[in-house]
Amino acid sequence: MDSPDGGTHGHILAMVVRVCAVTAITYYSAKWMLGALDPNSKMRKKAKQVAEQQLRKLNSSAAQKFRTRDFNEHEVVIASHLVTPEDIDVSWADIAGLDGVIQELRETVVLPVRHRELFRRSQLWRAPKGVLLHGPPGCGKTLIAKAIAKDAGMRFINLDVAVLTDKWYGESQKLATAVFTLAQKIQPCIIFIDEIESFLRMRGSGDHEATAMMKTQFMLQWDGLMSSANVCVLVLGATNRPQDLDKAILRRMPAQFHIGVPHDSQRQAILRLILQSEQLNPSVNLKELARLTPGFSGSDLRELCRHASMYRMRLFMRENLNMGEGASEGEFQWDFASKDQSLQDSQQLEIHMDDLLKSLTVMKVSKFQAHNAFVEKDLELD
Ligand SMILES: Nc1ncnc2c1ncn2[C@@H]1O[C@H](COP(=O)(O)OP(=O)(O)OP(=O)(O)O)[C@@H](O)[C@H]1O
Repeated sequence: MDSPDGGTHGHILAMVVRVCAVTAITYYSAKWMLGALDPNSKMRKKAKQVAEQQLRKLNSSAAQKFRTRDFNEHEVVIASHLVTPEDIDVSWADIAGLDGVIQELRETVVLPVRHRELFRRSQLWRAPKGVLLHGPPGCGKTLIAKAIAKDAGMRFINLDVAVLTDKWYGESQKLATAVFTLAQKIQPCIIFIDEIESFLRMRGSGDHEATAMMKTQFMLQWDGLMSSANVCVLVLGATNRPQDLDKAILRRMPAQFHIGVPHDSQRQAILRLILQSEQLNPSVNLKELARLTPGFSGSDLRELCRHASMYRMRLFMRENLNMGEGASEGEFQWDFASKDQSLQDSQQLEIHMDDLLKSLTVMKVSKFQAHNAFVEKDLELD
């Protein structure tokens, strides 16, 4: 028979177990619900994974080893936008026609970073903490930003402004701070802000209160950077609309470079670079093509060559694979093994001057139509 004492103890024990179980279930349910309700939790998880991957890459090449726990949760979100110099796929050799600007940028920014010890001897020699690249779209600003980071061996934070405008009040300010604290931890580092005018345009009454506070925080952090002599962090901005930038921002970017629409000989150099590994027919005259393309950006020239090359490829397919009307894909497979010829060697794939001229006509028409649509839209708005 059980003693009355034994029964009471049993009851108490069962009660304690029940209370513990209910507490544990409540705790984990609440945690799960909070996680499910927080729209940022998934983003943070993903950011953490990417950041860990990036830090591993950083560790494989750097003497200093970084661990995820060295960074707070906001720095981890920013670290997911980190690019190591080894991963940057652009070097100066990929940029044509901009030798003068490149020379100046190398002397102003790259050398003081690469030879920090030497350049520390004078305050006046140090690399600027803010550099602005301005000019029309498609003329090489992003290419230049990446090539600077690669040449100077700097880590590159490609700042996605959308990440900073987090809708949870207060987070934006913490993320703005994290951009700078992370950059300092992993220096030498470039904070690259493309279309900087859309982020830091004239601060005005139109700004939401949280956005205005985030911008103020960003500026405060930037000021802190300017006053720390031994910190090797550079804010590099790119814009098509420098006139929209606040004067206070322009002051923080003392080094400014205009990357304009390429002129005749620059276009020729860009065309040569784009077509350097393509098969060209002797009819191709790059000087003439450059003469015929005033107002074209580097990006337009690339598109022009792509169209011409695709046109040639389609012609080749039609002639060799007999892909006529009603042909099904399977019937006309190109059998490399049975042909004594490879695609690479085929003269039929050579780009002709005619292909480039045809492509030019098509592009001029579509540019003209786009311009007209733009003007019509403007008139409608008036
Ligand atoms: N000087 C150049 N030399 C070689 N390629 C160029 C040059 N300028 C532009 N390009 C080509 O145009 C593409 C777009 O250039 P990029 O993104 O650097 O322009 P951007 O000035 O940053 O434009 P956006 O203001 O629209 O961001 C490049 O990927 C490259 O293919």
